Amino acid sequence: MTENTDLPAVSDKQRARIVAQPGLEVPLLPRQARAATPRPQGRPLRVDPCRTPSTTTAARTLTLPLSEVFGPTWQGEGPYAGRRCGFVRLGECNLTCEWCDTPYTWDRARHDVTAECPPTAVADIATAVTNLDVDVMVLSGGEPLLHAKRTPACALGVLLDCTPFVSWHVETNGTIPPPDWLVERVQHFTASPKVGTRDPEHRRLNPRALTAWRELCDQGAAAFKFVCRDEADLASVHSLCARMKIDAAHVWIMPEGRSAQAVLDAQRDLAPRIRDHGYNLTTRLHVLTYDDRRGV
Ligand SMILES: Nc1nc2[nH]cc(C(=O)O)c2c(=O)[nH]1
Ligand code: SF4
Ligand SMILES: [Mg+2]
Repeated sequence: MTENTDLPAVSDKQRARIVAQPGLEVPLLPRQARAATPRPQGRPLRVDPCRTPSTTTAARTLTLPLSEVFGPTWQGEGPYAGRRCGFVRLGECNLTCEWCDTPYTWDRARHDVTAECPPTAVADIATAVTNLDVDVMVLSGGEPLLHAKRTPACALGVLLDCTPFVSWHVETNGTIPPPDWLVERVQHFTASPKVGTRDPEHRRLNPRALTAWRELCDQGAAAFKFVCRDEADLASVHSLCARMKIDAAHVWIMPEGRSAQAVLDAQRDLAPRIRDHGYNLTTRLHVLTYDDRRGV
C-alpha cells in the first residue's frame, strides 16, 4: 500500500483515530460494477451514488469532526442487532443525556471535544471505510444529522457519495428531520428519541421530526429505538407513541446500561412490560460482550 500524498495533511493523532490504515486511494468503481454490487438487505436506494471529479476534490478539502472509525464488529442494538458492520462516529450533539456513553463527542465540561473529534478530511474517512471491508456502515455520534446540511454537496453527502460500495445505516436521536438527499442515500435509520432525560421536552421531542421518522418507518426505511431505565420511561414511550401515532411494530425498547450486568438487570426487569405493550426488545450486544469498552 502506498501513501497518497495528494490528500491534505493529517496529524498523527488524527491518523491514529482512524482504525483502518489511511492512504489507500478510494477506488472508483466502474458503473457496471456498482450496479452489480448487491445491496445486502432493505429497500433499494433511489439513487446510485456516483463519484465525479468534483466529488473527489470536495472529499480532499471538506472535513467532518471524527471521533472514530471502527470495525469490523456487529451492530449491537436495534432491528439489525448482530449484523456485521463498521462504524463512523462523528462529534457534536444537540442533547446532553445524563447516561450518554459517548460524552467525549460533545461534553466540553468533561472532555477536550476538539481533540477527541478533530476535523478529518472526508477522503481519509472514506479510505478508512474502504479498508474495513464490510458491506454495512453505521453512522453514529453524537448526533450525526447535525452534519447533514441542506444539500448533498456538504461533507456528509460527499462521504456517502464516496462510499457507494457499502450500505449506510444511521443512528440518530430523532430531533432533526432528515433532508431528502440523505433519505435517498441511506438504507436504514434508527431514530432514538429520548424520554426521561434532563433536556427539556421541546429539545428532545420535535413533532415535525417525529412525524418524518414515523413516515419513514411506514416506508420500511426506519425504526424507533427507545432507551428505558425503568417502568416510568416505558410509560413515557407509551404515551409518546399514542400521541404521535407510532405503530408498536416499529418500536424497539432497549435497556439502559453501560455494563453487561446493568443491561441484563434492566432487560430482565422490563421484559414482561415490553412484551405486554407489544413492542420489540433489543439488548446491547457490544455491552454484553465487552462492557463499557470504546470502539467495539
Ligand atoms: N457495536 C456497537 N453497536 C452500536 N449500535 C449503536 C451504537 C452507537 O454508539 O450509536 C453502537 C456502538 O457503539 N457499538
Ligand atoms: S443524544 Fe445520544 S449522543 Fe447525544 S447526549 Fe444523548 S445519548 Fe449522548
Ligand atoms: Mg454506543
